[in-house]
Amino acid sequence: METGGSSEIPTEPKKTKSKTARKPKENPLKQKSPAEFFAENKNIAGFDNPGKSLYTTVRELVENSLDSAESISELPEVEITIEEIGKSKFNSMIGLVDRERIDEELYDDFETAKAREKRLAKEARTQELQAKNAALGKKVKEPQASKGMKGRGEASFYRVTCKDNGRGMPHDDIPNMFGRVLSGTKYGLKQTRGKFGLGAKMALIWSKMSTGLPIEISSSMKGQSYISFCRLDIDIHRNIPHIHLHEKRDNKERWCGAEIQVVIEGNWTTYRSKILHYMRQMAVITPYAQFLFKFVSDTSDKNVTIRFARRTDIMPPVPAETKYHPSAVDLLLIKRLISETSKENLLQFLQHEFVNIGKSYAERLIGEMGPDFSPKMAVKSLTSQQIVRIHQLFRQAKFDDPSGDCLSPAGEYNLRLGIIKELHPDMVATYSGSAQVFEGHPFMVEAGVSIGGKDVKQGLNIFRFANRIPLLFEQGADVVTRTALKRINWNSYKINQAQDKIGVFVSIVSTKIPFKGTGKEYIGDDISEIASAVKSSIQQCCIQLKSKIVKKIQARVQQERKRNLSKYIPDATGAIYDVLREMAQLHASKKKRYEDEDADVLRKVSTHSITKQTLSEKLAKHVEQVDYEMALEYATQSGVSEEPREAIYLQSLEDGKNFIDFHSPVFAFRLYQ
Ligand SMILES: Nc1ncnc2c1ncn2[C@@H]1O[C@H](COP(=O)(O)OP(=O)(O)OP(=O)(O)O)[C@@H](O)[C@H]1O
Repeated sequence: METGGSSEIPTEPKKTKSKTARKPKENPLKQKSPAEFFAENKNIAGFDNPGKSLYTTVRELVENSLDSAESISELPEVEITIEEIGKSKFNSMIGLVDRERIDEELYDDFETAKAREKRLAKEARTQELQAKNAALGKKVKEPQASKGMKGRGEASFYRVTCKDNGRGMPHDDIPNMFGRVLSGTKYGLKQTRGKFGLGAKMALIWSKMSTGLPIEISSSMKGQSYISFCRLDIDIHRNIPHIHLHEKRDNKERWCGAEIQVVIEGNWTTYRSKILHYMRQMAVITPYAQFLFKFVSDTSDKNVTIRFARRTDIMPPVPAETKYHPSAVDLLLIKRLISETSKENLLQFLQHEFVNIGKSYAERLIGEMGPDFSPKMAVKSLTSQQIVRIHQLFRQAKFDDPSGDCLSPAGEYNLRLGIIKELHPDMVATYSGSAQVFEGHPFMVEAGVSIGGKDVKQGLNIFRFANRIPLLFEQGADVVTRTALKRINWNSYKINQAQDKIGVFVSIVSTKIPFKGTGKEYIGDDISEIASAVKSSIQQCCIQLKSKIVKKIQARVQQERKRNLSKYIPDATGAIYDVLREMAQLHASKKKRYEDEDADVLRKVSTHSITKQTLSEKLAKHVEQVDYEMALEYATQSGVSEEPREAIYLQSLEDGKNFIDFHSPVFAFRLYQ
């Protein structure tokens, strides 16, 4: 704002002929490497701040370990350790001499003695309140690190180590796997947790940005007599690995797997609960894995050790690599497939490089392409126009949907196991949908809905999983949350959305999960195929629950009726007995005559063989009998016939196996010979 100016409406700005008038500056053309791009935009990969970066580093390493063990059908064993590194230790690690502060006022967190006193008093009050709440069993909010303190505070450093029993990595590939952004082995069409070839490199980029320290990788593959050891960082500008040490070491114990270690800045205090939540939910959706989680600190009272034991040794089938569906390809992809194919002619190419194109269908498609196409023509000789024609036909022609055979859903059994373990509900229903398709990629949705349970809040408690990864952030925008909140009429299933404790578990698997962003935090609500599959899976669970809830309500009504009837027995018998006694007196005094059965009853009243007590007993027995008959009638009418029957599958006894698995959607038995 100008000072001393008038309040008049400003006129056109004067064109000053100043010497300092700026000429629009031409921006020179620059290029950026992918590593530079992600270093500058690390939030899109889940590295928003130190706390979140610690969380994302843990999950990227854990997910790589699980992918790796599962790829060789090994029951995963993953050890994850976060070791807190104090400032002095960190400085000595990097060879920096600790320096005392001299000019205190220079520092951002400087506070006067008075301000410090005030802050400490406030902190003490908060702590006292928290202790009180904890004693009363109320939920205690996690204390926020240095909240009351002015300034950015000291950085905290952590060594994150993740060890697994997976496939390991080929010695020569390790530098590129960890030191070149957008390189990985999971780019094909296969259901894997990893996809982008980014996660481990982001952990390294963050370590380079925050501590300057390299990443260390030890790995050995099955049967290898050596352990590959590699210490490297990344040349951000060139996006290439910068190797410090890469050598083969003795593998006396014939260890097989990988161990990754990285030192980063983080914030355990603020992300502790998220990290533990993530581990717990990962254990829920991966009950066949064993996790050992450790947090190690200098102050041992902060230490945490949690072992998530394996609860089943039945693994979902290993996801299979599949081929593209014709409706899922674009021009670029067709060109790439043509350049990479080993097939010579167009017919073989169509038949073998895509799913759902058989030989005769390929011939029909070629016939439809026009006169300049023939089955025998060399596929590599196709012109750009001809490729466009193929693409156009792919978009218009009818193809069967891809099958879900290549997918590996968690399975209703695992989902149910997880829900029961996590929530201890009163009721649970699970449902596994059949494979569906979105943009040519098969996907499957499984859901579980539970009612009641331990430590479950009232209302909706949503748990989301994608390709068996727990999703903990961006809940509000996710397709599962939106569907559960807005598109399910809970009332119509006799579920009270506000008051019941409802657990909603949804697991989506696909060869391509349409995550929003590379951080894999949520699936948008804009893909109608996925949104409607999520809705119908939740509804299917609700339908199962409704019949259970209705039965419960009916049982309660019946119990209440019995209770009500029983309540009136003393009054009713009292009244009847009084009337009978009066009648008996009239009969005895001959004031009124009663005949036959009536006279017989009145005589029994007079001789006390019918008393108030006997009447009451008879009536109670009758109520009991009526209630039993009604319950029986109800069970024969609805109970048995409504209970869903579930198929059990028997697996063949393959060579080398001495057990047979019985699989049902809700349980599995393993019988040993
Ligand atoms: N623990 C491990 N065991 C075996 N191979 C591993 C391990 N960790 C990483 N790799 C290899 O390194 C590659 C790169 O891993 P990175 O985490 O960068 O990407 P990604 O897992 O492929 O994809 P995303 O970025 O989606 O996680 C992986 O594709 C895998 O081949």
